[in-house]
Amino acid sequence: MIELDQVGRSFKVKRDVVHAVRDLSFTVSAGEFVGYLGPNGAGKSTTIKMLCGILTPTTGRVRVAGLEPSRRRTTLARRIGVVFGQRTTLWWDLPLKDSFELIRHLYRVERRAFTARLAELTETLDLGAFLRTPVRQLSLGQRMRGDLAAALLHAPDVLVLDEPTIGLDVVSKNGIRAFLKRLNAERGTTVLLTTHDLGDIERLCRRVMLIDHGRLAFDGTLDDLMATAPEESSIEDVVTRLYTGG
Ligand SMILES: Nc1ncnc2c1ncn2[C@@H]1O[C@H](COP(=O)(O)OP(=O)(O)OP(=O)(O)O)[C@@H](O)[C@H]1O
Repeated sequence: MIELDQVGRSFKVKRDVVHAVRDLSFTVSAGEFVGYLGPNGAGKSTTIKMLCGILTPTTGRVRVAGLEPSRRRTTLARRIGVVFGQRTTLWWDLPLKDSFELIRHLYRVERRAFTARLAELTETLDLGAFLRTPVRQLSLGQRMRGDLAAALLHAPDVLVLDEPTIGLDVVSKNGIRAFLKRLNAERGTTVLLTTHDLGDIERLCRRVMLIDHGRLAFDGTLDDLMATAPEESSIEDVVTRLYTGG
């Protein structure tokens, strides 16, 4: 479903070149739920932007759902959903429901399918109480649930999440985690999750990929990851060791 083959992406900054991603290769199969970890500046967002076609790789090859994202962005948009936790894709001054209606038009979702999907998402994400509230008046937790619904209205095969639980209280986080778990288990949606919250990883991801300085530093199951450290280590200990090269 997601394939990266020797992908690199660099940026020119004045006279310097920043290598955000280097020689990155991995495959995520349909139905997997994969955590994508790495310290600040490791190259996670750059990878995600290449997956949705916002950025073109400098070298190598990216495929999502068999498509080259930077060339087939519009076609790919129908197959992929993306949530950037730090930025909303909703219309700030519009009621949530109107944002969804605009998205229906943008993605050309057929009316009947849209109504059924929205009813299901309203129930599972508990949106009913604030569907008519302008997005700017929503709490962060409500807005994040709205953003998740917006990313899923067109029933994508792949969901890419960049810090979807950032700033949320423990109850909101658990609600979103339960929703994502069900989405993956029941609909088979492939999920790539970037987060600094290791609780998200522990509760959701069987497989973890860790990127550091733009390179893949670990790719395996959560159990394999834990086995890289002495017994009794917490996931925080394990990840700290990997981030600090210990
Ligand atoms: N548009 C850009 N121009 C120049 N440098 C960039 C650009 N985008 C990213 N970078 C650099 O590329 C590197 C990787 O950044 P990226 O945002 O992918 O990291 P990240 O793993 O998502 O970090 P964080 O966890 O802090 O969000 C950093 O050194 C960053 O400064």
